[in-house]
Amino acid sequence: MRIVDIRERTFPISSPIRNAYIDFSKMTLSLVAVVTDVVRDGRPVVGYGFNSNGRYGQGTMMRERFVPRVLEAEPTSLLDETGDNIDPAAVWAAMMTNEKPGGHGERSVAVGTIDMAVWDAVAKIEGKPLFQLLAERYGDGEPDRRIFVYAAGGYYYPGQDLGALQDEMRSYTDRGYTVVKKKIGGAGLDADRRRIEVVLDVLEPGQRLAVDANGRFDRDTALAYADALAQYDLFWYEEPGDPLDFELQAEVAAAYDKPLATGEDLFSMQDARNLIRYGGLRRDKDWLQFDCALSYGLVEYLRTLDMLREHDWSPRRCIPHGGHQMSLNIAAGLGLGGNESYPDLFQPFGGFPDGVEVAGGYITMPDLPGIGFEGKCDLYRLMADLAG
Ligand SMILES: O=C([O-])CC(=O)C(=O)O
Ligand SMILES: [Mg+2]
Repeated sequence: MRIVDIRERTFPISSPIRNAYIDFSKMTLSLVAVVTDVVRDGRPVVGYGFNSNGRYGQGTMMRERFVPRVLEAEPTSLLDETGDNIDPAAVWAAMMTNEKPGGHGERSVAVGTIDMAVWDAVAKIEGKPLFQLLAERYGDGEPDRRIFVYAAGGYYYPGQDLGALQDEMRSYTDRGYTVVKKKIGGAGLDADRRRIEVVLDVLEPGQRLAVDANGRFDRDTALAYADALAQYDLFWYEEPGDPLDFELQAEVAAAYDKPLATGEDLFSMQDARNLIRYGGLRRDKDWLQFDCALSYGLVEYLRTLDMLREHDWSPRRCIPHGGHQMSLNIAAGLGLGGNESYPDLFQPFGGFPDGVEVAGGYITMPDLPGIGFEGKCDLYRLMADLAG
């Protein structure tokens, strides 16, 4: 067997929303199809992947470096020991040929997107859901199909008033979510406190709010927010300062004894390790949001999980950023603490297979081969069109 083609196309996922750092008016992503010559149900197996919101399409890097390296590799060098399936780690190594360490930039997004498509193909060739394959290969064999998901939204957008913010949050809890997230840092502290309080007003007992500063704050502002936020029973305070400022993160952790979350903008095992070493995070209460679709894919995420274990961190502390089905599979197969979800944003890419409902803050993974994209009609239409 062999990979016969890798196709990619950039799609808009633009909207008028903004967080504390960027607006999404020109946001795009890359969709990738890895075409194999393996035939299942009379058709060639094709694996699909796309990158998470926030980092734009990666077509140039894919076309110039990563796709040619895979297609030019000796086909058998990309296979596992059975010779009947792709070895994702071998494809990863081919992509990373002649890439220096460090300075990860955004090549990790390009590689992570292709890696997602490779895993989708591998699980489809085995005829299993990816979460099942992961539980068998790397876990205890038994996936946990029930996954905690939270609703991310609460962006700033033109014309929004507090009533609209309350309606948005209520629409998430009406759909079965128990944790909702909103942005902070895009307005002043007083305005943000008002926004937090009106959201807390519409939450019922057992429902919680998380807040996300998107790395906007300097040290003093991060600490001033920590002080103000401590009075609320927040699910977490996310990304207070620059993602690579581990000292700031540690200072916030020392000042704020409630849960923190960060990691979506750390793109390698080594950066994640620096966070664990120097970020002052607490293994019993804080949350890690590394997103494989931005950070060299699942081949690298497996290394990150090994690193966490070496530092006595449980995979349960991971709730990845990004709201995609790849992380749902990793959560179910490898025992993560849950996954992000954007109920109304970044469609048709994010979300769950059709018919999957949130109940009491959890979804249950259906039985679909691969990552499960074929179960989401609007998304699969784009994918099938790319595969041709
Ligand atoms: O607004 C964004 O860039 C997305 C984000 O931080 C999140 O989902 O946590
Ligand atoms: Mg975030």
